[in-house]
Amino acid sequence: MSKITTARLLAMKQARQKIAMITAYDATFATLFEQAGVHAILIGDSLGMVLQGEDSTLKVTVADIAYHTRCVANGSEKAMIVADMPFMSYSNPEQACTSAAELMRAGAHMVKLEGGDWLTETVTQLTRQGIPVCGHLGLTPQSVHVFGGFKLQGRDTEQADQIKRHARALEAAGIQLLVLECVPSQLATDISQALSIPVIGIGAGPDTDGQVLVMQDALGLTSGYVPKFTKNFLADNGNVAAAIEAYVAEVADGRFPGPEHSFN
Ligand SMILES: Nc1nc(=O)c2c([nH]1)NC[C@@H]1CN(c3ccc(C(=O)N[C@@H](CCC(=O)O)C(=O)O)cc3)CN21
Ligand SMILES: CC(C)C(=O)C(=O)O
Ligand SMILES: [Mg+2]
Repeated sequence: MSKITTARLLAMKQARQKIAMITAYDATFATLFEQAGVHAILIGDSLGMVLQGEDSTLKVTVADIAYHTRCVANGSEKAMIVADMPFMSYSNPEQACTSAAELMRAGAHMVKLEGGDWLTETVTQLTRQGIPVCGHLGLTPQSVHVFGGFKLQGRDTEQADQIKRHARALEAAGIQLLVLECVPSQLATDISQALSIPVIGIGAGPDTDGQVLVMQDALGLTSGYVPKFTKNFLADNGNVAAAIEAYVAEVADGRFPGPEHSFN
């Protein structure tokens, strides 16, 4: 398979082929995951929790993400590599450009930002400088202390409409991909249909253009509380490669996520 570009992901949405994304933080897993067929690899700031053992993503730095992006990029030939911009590394357009530059130099193809229409100027600046941007709406874990926990977002009509408005504003500003986390399935369906760009869901039901999972959750390695939207693909699949092939296949044919992984 040739290199996966933003144009390819857009073509997949248009052809109703589901996009499978997963986090990875090192070369070994990056190689294995793309050989298993994942289209995009996210160097998530979830690494603050799953690698560093913190109880939120807030302590993660640009240097942390850059280090793991370099590790992933060295193990990857074809997947789209998306790097999370950490908490407070994009508080204005100039800081965002400096932070994103470090991640692109580390090997990212795209950077991901959490937040809504207040980021439109930042998205425009990054895009103008040649940096593709992925948005992230719904449960944005960097705002955990505003939300008062990792909670479902967009439950009432007013909140849902606000998320829709943010999604449209970010698309108009130039994002080429959007992650929607922990929102009711119907809201995710509406946004996926309303936008031309691909929407990748996590805890957002079956109708988005693709899915993303934290690799430790997909392999059943996460201890303590595991979010409802995750599934252990290793349990029935013998080895890591087969588990991730099953994840890609179940995303492709719509078996994952099921109602037990989604919010009404
Ligand atoms: N291992 C892991 N998996 C993740 O998906 C993940 C991380 N870490 N770290 C960064 C963020 C934090 N995330 C989380 C963490 C917890 C919930 C959670 O407990 N959700 C409840 C929803 C509760 C409600 O109904 O409001 C759930 O039951 O899934 C959701 C997202 C997603 N990200
Ligand atoms: C859960 C995904 C979307 C993420 O942002 C991360 O892994 O940090
Ligand atoms: Mg993240």
